[in-house]
Amino acid sequence: MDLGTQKTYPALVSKRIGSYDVPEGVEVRGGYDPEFARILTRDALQFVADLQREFRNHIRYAMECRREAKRQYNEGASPGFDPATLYIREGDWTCAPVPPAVADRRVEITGPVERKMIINALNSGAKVFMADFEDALSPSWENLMRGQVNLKDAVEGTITFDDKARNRVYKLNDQVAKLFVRPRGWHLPESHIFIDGEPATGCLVDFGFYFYHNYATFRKTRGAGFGPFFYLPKMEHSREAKIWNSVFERAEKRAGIEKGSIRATVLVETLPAVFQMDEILYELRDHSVGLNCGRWDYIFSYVKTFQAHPDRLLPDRVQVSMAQHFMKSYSDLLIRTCHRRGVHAMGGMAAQIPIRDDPEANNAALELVRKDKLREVKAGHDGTWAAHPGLIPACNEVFTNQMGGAPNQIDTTKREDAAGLTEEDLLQRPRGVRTMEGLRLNTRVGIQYLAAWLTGTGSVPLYSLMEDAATAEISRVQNWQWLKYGAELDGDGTRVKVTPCLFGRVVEEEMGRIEREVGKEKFRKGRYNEARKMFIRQCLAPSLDDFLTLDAYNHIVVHHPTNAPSKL
Ligand SMILES: CC(=O)SCCNC(=O)CCNC(=O)[C@H](O)C(C)(C)COP(=O)(O)OP(=O)(O)OC[C@H]1O[C@@H](n2cnc3c(N)ncnc32)[C@H](O)[C@@H]1OP(=O)(O)O
Ligand SMILES: O=CC(=O)O
Ligand SMILES: [Mg+2]
Repeated sequence: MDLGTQKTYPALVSKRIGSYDVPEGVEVRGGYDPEFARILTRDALQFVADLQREFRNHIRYAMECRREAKRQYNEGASPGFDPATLYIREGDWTCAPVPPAVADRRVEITGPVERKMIINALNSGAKVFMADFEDALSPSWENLMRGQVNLKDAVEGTITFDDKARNRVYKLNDQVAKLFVRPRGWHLPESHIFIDGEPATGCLVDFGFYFYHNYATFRKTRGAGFGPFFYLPKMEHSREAKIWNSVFERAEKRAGIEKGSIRATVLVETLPAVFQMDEILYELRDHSVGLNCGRWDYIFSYVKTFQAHPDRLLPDRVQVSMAQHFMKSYSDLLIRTCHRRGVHAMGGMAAQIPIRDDPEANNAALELVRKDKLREVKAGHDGTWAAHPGLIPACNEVFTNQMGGAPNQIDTTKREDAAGLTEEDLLQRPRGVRTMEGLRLNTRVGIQYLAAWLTGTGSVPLYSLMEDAATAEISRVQNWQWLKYGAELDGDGTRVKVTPCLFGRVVEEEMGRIEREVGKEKFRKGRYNEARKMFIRQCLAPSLDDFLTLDAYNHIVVHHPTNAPSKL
């Protein structure tokens, strides 16, 4: 995306009720709120602006390299191990020792930076809570700034939430999970903050404000001298990890804290990154606490990377499980790589969530989660993700049964057998069939997710599964791929080809089903039609959009003192 050409809605003048005190070259175009002014202080804005100025050319170059790699994949190349960095892969080095505060990460809960959910997650009994500015959050100005306020209150221990309707006040327990924060990916702009006439980089805004306001309290009260802790998403190459490492060093220096205080786990969730795991850890070796299998974005990335390879069409989304050889190989190599370098190999997210009104279906869902977690712990993962507090006891039990009293398996499960995994293993074509129901489900889920995202909700329960930006991406790119290459729906006996005409019919029928399911009133008030148009455009685009959320972001940017057509 051209950072200088962010679209906004036409201006409607509204009354200005206050303004932020900004340093030279910084413009805050997001609405004023006295609560947000606690975050958007002059000094904090200066800190973010300094990061932006120091790293913007590095980021621009990294994004150019992504475009160049895409060009090569589109001309028939495949990602693979880089011969130039063989010395790193074969070298005998380790990452800095794991801080004691995060040695045991057997269950990590994730969720958006919403006030009530933050309290629930920190109180949930999980070892870690990953507070998400990324896949689980729609990055409206309101959500982002409110999220920063919520995290500041959480780190200070003062966070409360008054649920008046239920007459319940939420507050923190004495024992809470360790907090990790996931900023957005490198590709997303923050169009409510301009620095030297350009939108800021989204992840530097998320990282910068959180670090600036919380590092001192966090280290004193939560990190036992370490921290803050982060998760880093969607990287494609170690040069991007190198930028993060420099950002961390810069922040540590500015704060006057020891190098290596900040720690981060990198999500390996793009296909190119699986060939860069050693290199990523190497760049971050003073700041690393491991890697995580971000399996949903990884599947999305498989389609994206091979968008010009019609011989690599995916089967139905539900069939691309961890049992596929390329997925199993990815998890095995990640464990081997992390344990060889002395850090955690975290498992990923099972998409099942509790099903409240159907005990039988609920048991079946829980069983699937258990099975998935058992696979992870037996393979050697040191911990896993849970999408919902109701899943924590099962995940905990599975990991504890296998690991006993040990906090992790870093030294006990080396997985040397995975050393021989090849490019072929990691790229092996997924097996399975495509069905009309697959096309319908992608469409139904994709449109409903987008409609929720446009109204400010970034993770939603749909058909008893957790859906977020990563899982929704799979629906979008799978439809795009099937349409682009006229895939045959061969799994249900229909043997029809996916064409724009068939897709148009499916969209209309699924819109009817959505309206029946959510009810006329919610449907009328929601942004379903806008989501439908957006989804159709993206699925039929001649060349694949890089990210669902880049296009959709243009629809949620609201500049002050202008108002968007619909308020978030
Ligand atoms: C691919 C990836 O990147 S995965 C990581 C990103 N995705 C996520 O983090 C998804 C996290 N999960 C969620 O957002 C939610 O669980 C959803 C949207 C899937 C379902 O949420 P809901 O429909 O609200 O669930 P439900 O009604 O069962 O919630 C029951 C209670 O659990 C709480 N809860 C549910 N999920 C979470 C969570 N992840 N963290 C904290 N609390 C939670 C709810 O706030 C609610 O609390 P209350 O009883 O005090 O009101
Ligand atoms: O971020 C996690 C994923 O699976 O994607
Ligand atoms: Mg992801």
